[in-house]
Amino acid sequence: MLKAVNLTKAYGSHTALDHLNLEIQAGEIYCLLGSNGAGKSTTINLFLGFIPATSGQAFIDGVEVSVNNQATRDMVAYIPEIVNLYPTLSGMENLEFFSGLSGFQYTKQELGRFMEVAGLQASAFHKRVSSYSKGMRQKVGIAIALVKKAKVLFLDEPTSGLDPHASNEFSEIITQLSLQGVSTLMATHDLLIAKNLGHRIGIMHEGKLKQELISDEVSHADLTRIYIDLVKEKEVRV
Ligand SMILES: Nc1ncnc2c1ncn2[C@@H]1O[C@H](COP(=O)(O)OP(=O)(O)OP(=O)(O)O)[C@@H](O)[C@H]1O
Repeated sequence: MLKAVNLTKAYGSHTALDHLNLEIQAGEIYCLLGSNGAGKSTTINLFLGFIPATSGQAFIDGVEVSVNNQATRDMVAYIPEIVNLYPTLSGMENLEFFSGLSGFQYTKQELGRFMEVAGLQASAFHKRVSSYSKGMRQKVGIAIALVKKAKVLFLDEPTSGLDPHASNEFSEIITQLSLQGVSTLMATHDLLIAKNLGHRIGIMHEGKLKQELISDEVSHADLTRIYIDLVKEKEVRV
């Protein structure tokens, strides 16, 4: 569903992403770990077509992002740390607006059903987004992904700053979507979420994908050790 072939992004002499090769299957949840500046957001931005690659290719469901960015954007949804919504509109009005932008028309009842699946309480549907918590905004973000029938979710640090309950609820929804065949690429600093939610984990460092792990095959303690050892390489060299 997602494929990167020698995907590279350079800013002048600085290589933010260095020959990334990655494949993510339908329904797979892949978590990218890495310290600040490792290249996680760059990877997501390249798949979204927000920035052009210096070399290499990114594909979504076989379509090359740089060749047909409209087609690839139609297949995906992006949920950043803070979901960007219109604060003076209600959650429902935002959902209605974004589903219209994606070319889908739904009844209010259908939109309400998407909100429920995304985990938003019905009592919040018609409240202004300016009064929403971060977790509630993310639920609207998920509802937007549902209305556009996204095949792929890109999540950039979605659980940072969420309380444990909200973070757990978020993980459950992503797991449900994965069971329906939705692929997820998630950048996170949270090793526990990566271990518990991800099927596979990629550890990045200084623009390179250094190691890939299968979550079920690694304990949280081992993951922590492997991660720290990789990140420490930098300190030893400096
Ligand atoms: N527009 C830009 N111009 C120059 N350098 C950039 C630009 N965007 C990102 N970079 C650099 O690319 C590298 C990778 O950044 P990126 O945002 O992908 O890291 P990250 O792993 O997502 O980090 P974080 O965990 O802090 O979000 C960093 O060194 C960053 O400074």
